[in-house]
Amino acid sequence: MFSFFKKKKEENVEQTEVTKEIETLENSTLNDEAYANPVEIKEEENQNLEKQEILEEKKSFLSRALEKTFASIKNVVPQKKEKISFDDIEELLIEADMEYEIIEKAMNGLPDEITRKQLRHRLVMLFEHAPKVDLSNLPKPFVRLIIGVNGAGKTTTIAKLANKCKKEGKSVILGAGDTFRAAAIEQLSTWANKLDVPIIKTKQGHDSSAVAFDTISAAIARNIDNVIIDTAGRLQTQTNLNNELKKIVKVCSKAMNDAPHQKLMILDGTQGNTAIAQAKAFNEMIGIDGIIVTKLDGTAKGGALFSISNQLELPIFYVGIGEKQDDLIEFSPENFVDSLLDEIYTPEEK
Ligand SMILES: Nc1nc2c(ncn2[C@@H]2O[C@H](COP(=O)(O)OP(=O)(O)OP(=O)(O)O)[C@@H](O)[C@H]2O)c(=O)[nH]1
Repeated sequence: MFSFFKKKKEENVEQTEVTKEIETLENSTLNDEAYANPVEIKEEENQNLEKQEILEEKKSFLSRALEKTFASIKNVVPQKKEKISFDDIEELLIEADMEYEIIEKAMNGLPDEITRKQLRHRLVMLFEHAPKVDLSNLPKPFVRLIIGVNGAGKTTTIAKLANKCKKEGKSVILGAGDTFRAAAIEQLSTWANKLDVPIIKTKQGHDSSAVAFDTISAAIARNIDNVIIDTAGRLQTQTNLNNELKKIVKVCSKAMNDAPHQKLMILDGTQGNTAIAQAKAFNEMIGIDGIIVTKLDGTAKGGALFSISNQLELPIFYVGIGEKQDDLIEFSPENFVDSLLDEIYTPEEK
């Protein structure tokens, strides 16, 4: 009996010591955290959470914009699966308007039943020929020249880019370089008004390279961060207009060394693969630095983005997903491929 009490007492002592040890440990962890500055840790956690939320938001925007493309691929694979047959993948990529040549390239050597991981790797690889663009340390002003065929969405995209600059706290000035049509000058002026950004313009029929020169000069004089210059819509076959384009590029470099820093081609996403021929011709003519694909929301041809980037070996910087100023999202091959795969594959086990 006595020894029983003794044992109980010993156990209690042991327990108390363990408890003490835990308490000390807990305190020391707390202290460590205190040294590591809990406020900073919390901030870091919040930032990570914010980044994750932004990523999810971008993905959901993209998914909404790709609804028509998804509808057509779901005709082929109505149910989400863990593995999908080679033939079904091939068919759904054709449905999404990916060029057959690119499909063959992407699928070469894949097994009869394809996992999400296998397909993801191949699809992301299709974007890898495009050069990576470093957007840190941009020159001031950073000059972008916007080109494309009639109605591709140049003016609307300029407004979206200007809006994005403003949201990032950067100043921007627009150049109404489409002097071919009075309506184009008006349309860009209306956007400039709405967004409350300055614009340099001239009368219809006047020299558009002069507008480009004046816009860059104004930006330098006013210490403005960004210049975005509109140009008239043109076909790759219109020699006169294309000579004018070459002149605009040359005159930009007279206003500022190395300008334009980016010659951006606006491609109408609803045209799918036909847009590639246009971009190729313009690329040979003046050298294109990147692509913006518009009207992704209005097409089932989202798969053309694979061919556009792969064939042109150019980066897609943004995609337009509507007519409003906020309807522009940065393009990420990974997000794009994941959005597509989310529609047809069951979630991967972690
Ligand atoms: N749904 C949708 N419509 C768009 C998008 N981008 C542009 N548009 C619409 O496409 C039409 C043509 O756009 P604009 O910006 O005028 O095209 P543009 O290339 O400047 O045309 P031109 O001045 O004639 O050469 C307009 O009705 C725009 O609202 C987009 O991402 N999604």
